[in-house]
Amino acid sequence: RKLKNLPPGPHPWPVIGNLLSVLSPCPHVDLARLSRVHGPLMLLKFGAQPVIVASSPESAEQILKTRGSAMSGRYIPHSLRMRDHTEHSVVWTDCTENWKMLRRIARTQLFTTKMLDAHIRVREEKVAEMLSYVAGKKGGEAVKITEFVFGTLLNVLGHVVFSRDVFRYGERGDEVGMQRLIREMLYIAASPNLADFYPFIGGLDLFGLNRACLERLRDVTALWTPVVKERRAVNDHSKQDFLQVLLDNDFRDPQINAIFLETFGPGSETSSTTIEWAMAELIKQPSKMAKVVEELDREVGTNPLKEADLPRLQYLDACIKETMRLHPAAPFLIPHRAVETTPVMGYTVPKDYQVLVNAYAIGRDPKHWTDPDSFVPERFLETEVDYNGNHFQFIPFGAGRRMCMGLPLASRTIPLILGSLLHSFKWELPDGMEPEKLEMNGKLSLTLVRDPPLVAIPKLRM
Ligand code: HEM
Repeated sequence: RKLKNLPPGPHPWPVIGNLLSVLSPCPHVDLARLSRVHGPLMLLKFGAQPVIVASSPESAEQILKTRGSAMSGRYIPHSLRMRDHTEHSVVWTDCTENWKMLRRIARTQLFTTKMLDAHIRVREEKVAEMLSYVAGKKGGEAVKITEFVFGTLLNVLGHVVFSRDVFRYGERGDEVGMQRLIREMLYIAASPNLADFYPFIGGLDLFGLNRACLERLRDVTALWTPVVKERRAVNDHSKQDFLQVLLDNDFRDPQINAIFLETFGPGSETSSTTIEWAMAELIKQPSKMAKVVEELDREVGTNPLKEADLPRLQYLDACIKETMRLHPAAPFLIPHRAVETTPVMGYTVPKDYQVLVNAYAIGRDPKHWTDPDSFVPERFLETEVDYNGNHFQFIPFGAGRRMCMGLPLASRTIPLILGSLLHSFKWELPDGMEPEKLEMNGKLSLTLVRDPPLVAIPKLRM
């Protein structure tokens, strides 16, 4: 280690290395704890795979910005190594010419204000449908928040992508269609895979995880193939959606499939889990809930919440930021990889080492946040700190060249859905549970989800 000037880290055991630290349900918490002993830049071994972990705003800035180009590769989990897909992927390729072209199109044509504004009305309609679904529940019936929020997000994304719904209320969300396929893919991709720990067995797909992902990919692609075919055939240019932009730019089917999957996949689960955590935090603290509801009543009155109202809802915005600080949907961002050997904070990070940035540890770093483990939305009313990638103590969307592409959409849909659920309903816990008894346990699947999921009883307010 001394010879190569590698970062410090816990002693790796023979064969398993430091695997025990990552096989727990909350590796982000375990690695945050280890970083207090070994420092903000650590080296661990997940089996035979060396992994660098950055756990402070300073080390994150080095990885994502100062040395951003050298650290911009991706480590692709073996279960997701699907040749036809990864070749056209934005999420999983290194910063190739193709990736640059896709990001440019996303920035200049897909996630633009004009494109997002074109769908305001339809987003508001999708949220209204969600509210009527919840209002239609029998009095006193408890609902699982993610089930219908995830479906609503898929419909919002469905309209942005190809102007169609992809989810029907009333179907059990975890059993049908795109919701099931995307969830299963995320679940399989997040399952511990020996091939990631011992790369020399990678090609064998011993537990069939790669095959299982490929099957889901084929099934989910089949859901939109007829829509793409029909649009190509009619040659109708009236629609303002991603599909039209991609067809106008001569994209081929495999490229379209990759972009659709990487809109529905990262776009739904991350936003849905953020809304669920925010509701749980607010239900647990009735005084904060009262403040956010008071703001909604004052600014929106008895009308349905509109996107145009959002800039006035500063406390709601602060609640969402505080939720993302405490429960970042992607606590390790998406795994990076060093594409060349690079000096970082006085150490050497060798080429091809996997690099994780622990956004969870950073959001709770006591050097940068007072009372870091408490839910205090007020702190975001008094600071300029934002999730735009310029403040490394708060990076739920990442920062630098691989920063989240969907932020402009997420920053509209999350407050619209959360605000509407809080404005229209009063939420109570089942079986008369006291709010302060609500547990705030999470587990890391591909995203940081609540465990168990939040179940609550809606009571109509207006
Ligand atoms: C709460 C909502 C969301 C959160 C917290 C989130 C978070 C993130 C994070 C942490 C990254 C990786 C940054 C890195 O590795 O350096 C990322 C990348 C990405 N996100 Fe999001 N995201 C959200 C919503 C969305 C939405 C709505 C979409 C699309 C509709 C989206 C599409 C993407 C894509 C395509 C990438 C890959 C970018 C690249 O590798 O170049 N995300 N997101």
